[in-house]
Amino acid sequence: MADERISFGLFSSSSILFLCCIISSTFAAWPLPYRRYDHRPISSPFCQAGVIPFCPSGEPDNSMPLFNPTDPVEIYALKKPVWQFKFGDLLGKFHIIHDALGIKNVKTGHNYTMEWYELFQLFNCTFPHLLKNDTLQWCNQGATCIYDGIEDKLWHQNGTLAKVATMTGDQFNTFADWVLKDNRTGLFYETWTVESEPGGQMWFDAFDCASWVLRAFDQLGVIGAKFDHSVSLNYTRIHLYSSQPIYLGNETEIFGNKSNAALAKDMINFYKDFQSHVSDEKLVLNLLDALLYIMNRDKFYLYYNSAYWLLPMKKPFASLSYDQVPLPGGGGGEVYHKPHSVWQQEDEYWKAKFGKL
Ligand SMILES: CCCCCCCCCCCCCC(=O)OC[C@@H](O)COP(=O)(O)OC[C@@H](O)CO
Repeated sequence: MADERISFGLFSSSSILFLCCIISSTFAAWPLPYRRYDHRPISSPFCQAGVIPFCPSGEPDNSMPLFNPTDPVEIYALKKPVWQFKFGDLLGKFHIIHDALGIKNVKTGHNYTMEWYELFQLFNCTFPHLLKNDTLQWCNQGATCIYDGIEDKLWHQNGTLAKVATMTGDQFNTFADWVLKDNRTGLFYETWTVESEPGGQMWFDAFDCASWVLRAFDQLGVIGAKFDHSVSLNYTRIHLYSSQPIYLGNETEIFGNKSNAALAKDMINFYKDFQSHVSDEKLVLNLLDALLYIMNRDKFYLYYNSAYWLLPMKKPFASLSYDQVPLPGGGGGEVYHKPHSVWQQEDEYWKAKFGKL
């Protein structure tokens, strides 16, 4: 009797856990909210920048310039093909575009470039490294970089340098506060936008250079920047299409639990086809090769919010888009876009200070 009680106990607890996984992924609020953290972890020494170091001429960590409150300030949208420094306009032809902001203090003449991107390059944020002990190592942090000057030629030659807004120095200083808070909490790059079908239910939203600019524009709108709505801007997304994602667990739950050995093995097999240890020249081909490879897969293991999800892939499997997103406060009257990621404890602050969200 006792054995039956124990076996029943084991059966019931594992089935309850399995049911919880199914229920939680069935009734999750989609798109799954991007997880924010209260501090940035030190990256593994295994992770190396590779092609270019992150933010080589940037302001000191977690610091922002501050302006005189009455200084007039101009905001510019900056766009250029990803990896233009190595491949020129090649990726621009696929509309694979990097986004950034230019800040001009009209009174002092101080200019700054601000951008959010990977600490260790795009491929390292899209796929993990497969280590010798058959575990996976992610090098997927992203961060904000702000540095002196705006290299007009760099952005003009194959991309965009367009004035989009004006604001005061006081408003810029409030924006600077947001930039630092956003940088301390939004830590991990997410390449993929995952949806049920083109234009369908979004399961996971990307968190990349483009989404940072869109979040920044939202906050500049909240703070009171005046946008020029005659400027039309498009943004790159790479999409995966799947049925509802299935939650698999975090690193420890999958790779540290013998009962998940088959799943861990299958994930290793999946990721070993997406290893980027190739020369930089081959990297673009590797990326595009990987994209083509994905087109014929019926499943995809996604890493989101530091946990793994199974995507039951479906046609058209993947696509690239370059769609227009209006600037805040435009499009016929004061229709306001709630900021993409105003986190809870900030709501009251913003409401008190700006009376809206
Ligand atoms: C199979 C997977 C990939 C398929 C093809 C790639 C699709 C990429 C879609 C996302 C767009 C990426 C936009 C972005 O986040 O860019 C950030 C960074 O990769 C840009 O790097 P960069 O070297 O071109 O520019 C950084 C430079 O401005 C730093 O000062």
